Amino acid sequence: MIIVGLTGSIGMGKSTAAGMFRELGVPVNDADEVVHELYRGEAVAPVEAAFPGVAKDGAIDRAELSRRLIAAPDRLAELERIVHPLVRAKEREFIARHKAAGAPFVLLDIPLLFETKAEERVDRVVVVTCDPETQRERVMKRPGMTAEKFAMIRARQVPDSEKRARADYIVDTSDSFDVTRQQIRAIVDQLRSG
Ligand SMILES: CC(C)(COP(=O)(O)OP(=O)(O)OC[C@H]1O[C@@H](n2cnc3c(N)ncnc32)[C@H](O)[C@@H]1O)[C@@H](O)C(=O)NCCC(=O)NCCS
Ligand SMILES: Nc1ncnc2c1ncn2[C@@H]1O[C@H](COP(=O)(O)OP(=O)(O)OP(=O)(O)O)[C@@H](O)[C@H]1O
Repeated sequence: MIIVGLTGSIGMGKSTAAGMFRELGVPVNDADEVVHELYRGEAVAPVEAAFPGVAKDGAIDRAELSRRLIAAPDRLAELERIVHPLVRAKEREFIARHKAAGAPFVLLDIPLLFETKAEERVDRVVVVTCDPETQRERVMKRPGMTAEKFAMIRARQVPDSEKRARADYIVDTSDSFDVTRQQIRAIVDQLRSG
């Protein structure tokens, strides 16, 4: 089974691209989604222990956690040390499950693929990109997004140009959804034909 990693900087269209792979029948494991699930389950206790007061009604309040991190950006690494091993464990379960089911390939949507050396765990890398103006526009439109939060996240991410240089396949989302979908179909066809 081929393991394909999907990555891209914030707002580049990675989640949209992942959804298009899913529509074509590709099993997708979304690391951000896994984090959000963990914040309603296994990660609640350890994160609350490190950041007292961020749990509300048995789940981590991500807006509150974000505020704490913006006030103390160096603590993001500490949060990652708690969360990333739990994310890895979920990823291993996902791979084992689809391998057993005989899937020809799976897609791991990993925002920090290069940053966390997840590159070593995948056979191919797909990088989702768009022009920087489109990126800023998309990101700043999101509810709860601030220039500080955007800057904090960007500072932690490998630059888009470097990601593109390290990709096996590039999906450019600056154009329409249809153009994006065509690029993804071409990648899936190539992967299915081995
Ligand atoms: C900071 C938190 C609370 C913000 O939550 P919020 O719901 O507002 O945003 P969301 O999780 O949807 O992330 C928004 C964007 O930022 C990116 N991002 C999130 N965490 C990080 C990080 N540590 N480094 C770089 N980019 C990150 C995401 O991939 C996504 O593209 C949350 O992202 C978090 O707990 N991050 C730490 C866990 C982590 O490293 N996740 C990355 C994937 S494993
Ligand atoms: N051709 C396109 N391909 C992908 N996304 C597009 C396209 N045109 C517009 N968009 C829009 O761009 C926005 C950003 O996309 P998306 O949420 O997939 O980004 P992301 O890279 O997953 O972001 P994050 O890293 O923050 O999770 C969405 O609102 C999406 O609808």
